[in-house]
Amino acid sequence: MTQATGAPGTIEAAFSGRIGAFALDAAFSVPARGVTALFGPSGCGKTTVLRCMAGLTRLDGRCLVDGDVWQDARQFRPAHRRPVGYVFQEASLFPHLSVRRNLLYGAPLVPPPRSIAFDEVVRLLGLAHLLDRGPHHLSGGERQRVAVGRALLSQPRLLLMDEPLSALDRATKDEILPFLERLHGALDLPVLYVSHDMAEVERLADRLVLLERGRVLACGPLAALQSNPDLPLATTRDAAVSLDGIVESYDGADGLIALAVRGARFLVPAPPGEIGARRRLSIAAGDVSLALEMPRASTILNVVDARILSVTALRSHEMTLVLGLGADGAGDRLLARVTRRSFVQLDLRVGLAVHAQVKGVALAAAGSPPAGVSGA
Ligand SMILES: Nc1ncnc2c1ncn2[C@@H]1O[C@H](COP(=O)(O)OP(=O)(O)OP(=O)(O)O)[C@@H](O)[C@H]1O
Repeated sequence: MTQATGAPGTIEAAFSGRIGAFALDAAFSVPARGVTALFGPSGCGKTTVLRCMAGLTRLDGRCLVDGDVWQDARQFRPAHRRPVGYVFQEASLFPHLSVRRNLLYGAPLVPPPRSIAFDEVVRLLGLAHLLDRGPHHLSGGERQRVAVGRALLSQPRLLLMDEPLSALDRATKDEILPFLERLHGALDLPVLYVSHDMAEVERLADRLVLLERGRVLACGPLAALQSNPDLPLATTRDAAVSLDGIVESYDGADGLIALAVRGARFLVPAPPGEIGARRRLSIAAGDVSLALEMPRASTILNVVDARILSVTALRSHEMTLVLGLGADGAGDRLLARVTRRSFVQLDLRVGLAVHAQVKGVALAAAGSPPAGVSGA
């Protein structure tokens, strides 16, 4: 178990105990900034951990947020005294109050220093044109945006989001995700985000706490866990790795941006990107094939140098390879899925320099919210 020290700048949590037949024994320590996703299969304990953090469920353990003790062996701060914003699966807005009054419900009368301003929340979540409406006249996505806004205006020091998009259909999720991405960029507020949807996690999260059957399997930066062959993420059928890159150039004629990651440069179909802006790529293991010689003529745009760092047999006919980008293999990690036959025929092995042909490269994050609803 991680030893809690209560260091400023970190969130340290360790909870153990039983709820009915379920046993939780989960400990993790993450920076008190950015978005940390609690990820794992249904029933692994994600919501229980979040409820323990909020003080809504009481199990033995510790909870220290940015140097502040919320729970340890001697004390347990009750839920109403913990500065958390909690966003649930279903937005539970007050039906008789307007959006404006829902947003302000729970906001402190005297905002603390460095508080999140009403106008800022309205702008970030695109709520300006909805302020005088009642919740019955909102779409599911709009209701959830109001719920997020209300949580932010309670001036939390930690935002807890429990599958906030899971009750929404795909199109509505896609509509709301850019707003959440924008919040992440604009606000200096740590977020613990529960999800079992990796596509959502790839768009929003900086790091992962990976849970399985009430225990923490691993905790760390998203890409590091995705590319760790000892963890289940790397061996699922749709295994993929997220890479954070910097926009180097934009080719308007072909609609491609050049994105530099550690050890490689990828051309990605994307709208114009500001030079120097950060963008996240997602590359599926199944979209990466290997060649020992540089292909001379191919429709594949992205062929990058890499080295094989590890090899894991997956099923009887398939292998998962972890690649290090760059001629020396010291750059970012990538996963490649190859057949056992090709693996043997090419005599692939750890340490070998290869050319990784990447068939599908997509931006994990779309960037800006839909036009016309910015609320500006
Ligand atoms: N009040 C309760 N009484 C008994 N068992 C409970 C209670 N609350 C949760 N559990 C059990 O604890 C386990 C963990 O539940 P939890 O909701 O934390 O999982 P989860 O990972 O968030 O799942 P999901 O992704 O499906 O929401 C489950 O097996 C659940 O049935």
